[in-house]
Amino acid sequence: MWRRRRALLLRSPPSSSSTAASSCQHRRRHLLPSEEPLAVNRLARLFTSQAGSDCGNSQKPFIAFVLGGPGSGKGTQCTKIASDFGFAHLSAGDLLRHEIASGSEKGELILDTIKEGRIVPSEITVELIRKAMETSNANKVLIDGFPRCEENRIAFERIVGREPDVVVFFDCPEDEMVKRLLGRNQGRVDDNIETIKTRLKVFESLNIPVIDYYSSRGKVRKINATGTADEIFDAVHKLFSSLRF
Ligand SMILES: Nc1ncnc2c1ncn2[C@@H]1O[C@H](COP(=O)(O)OP(=O)(O)OP(=O)(O)O)[C@@H](O)[C@H]1O
Ligand SMILES: Nc1ccn([C@@H]2O[C@H](COP(=O)(O)O)[C@@H](O)[C@H]2O)c(=O)n1
Ligand SMILES: [Mg+2]
Repeated sequence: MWRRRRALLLRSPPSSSSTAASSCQHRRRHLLPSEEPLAVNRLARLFTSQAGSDCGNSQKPFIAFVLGGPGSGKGTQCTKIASDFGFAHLSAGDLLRHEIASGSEKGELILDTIKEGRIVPSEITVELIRKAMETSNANKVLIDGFPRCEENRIAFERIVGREPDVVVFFDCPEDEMVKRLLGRNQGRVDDNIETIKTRLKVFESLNIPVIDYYSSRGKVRKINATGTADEIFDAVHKLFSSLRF
């Protein structure tokens, strides 16, 4: 399934004008050319001021990135992993939604981006994750829905100063993901068919390359995300029982 998606990608790479391809370059689409160096400098400052931070935990936490398409069941499975294996569950999407709800000045940009199904600038998301890791001070952390693109990945590795220990990939067919999202009924602004189409394109064009990257580094554990949540968790349970953390 994963290989088929990659083959499709190779056959028709997204054009530079495609909506999905420009998502990780959100600032580039919205900034005036004269503002661009400012954004780059801001990111560079963030990298240099916090590079190598251990997020407040003197023992390095075990980090699992949890990836998969929209509606593949990341959140559902993370809740079960957290409960059975004592992991802290940090969902990048939830942290961003919480930032919107807090009324912060970045909220409007985040809301617009989520409504469009695109990717929020990495400096915002990584900073929220870094703070949440610091606050939780956990020694085992699930980071759900992150990194969504290469920019996310690079920002995390530079700011937090390390790679994840493992990357869990929930592999689910698109029609099943669409069915689940349309049935989720939690009032999410991005659970409508137009935004879902963009989220699927963004997943294929920006997130699959991140999974490929970690796969080439031997970090990816792929889980078949079809079947009931309990059936899927059987496989997840086996995987986590085999990990050393
Ligand atoms: N195995 C499953 N079978 C059927 N429905 C499921 C299954 N796993 C989760 N769901 C339901 O599908 C919806 C999406 O699941 P969930 O929120 O866990 O996905 P997600 O990958 O976190 O999605 P998103 O990327 O949008 O946050 C929810 O309503 C959830 O209850
Ligand atoms: N690393 C991330 C994670 C999420 N987003 C934005 O939030 C939306 C919802 O995320 P879920 O994981 O809850 O589905 C997502 O579509 C993005 O707009 C992000 O930008 N970066
Ligand atoms: Mg989720």
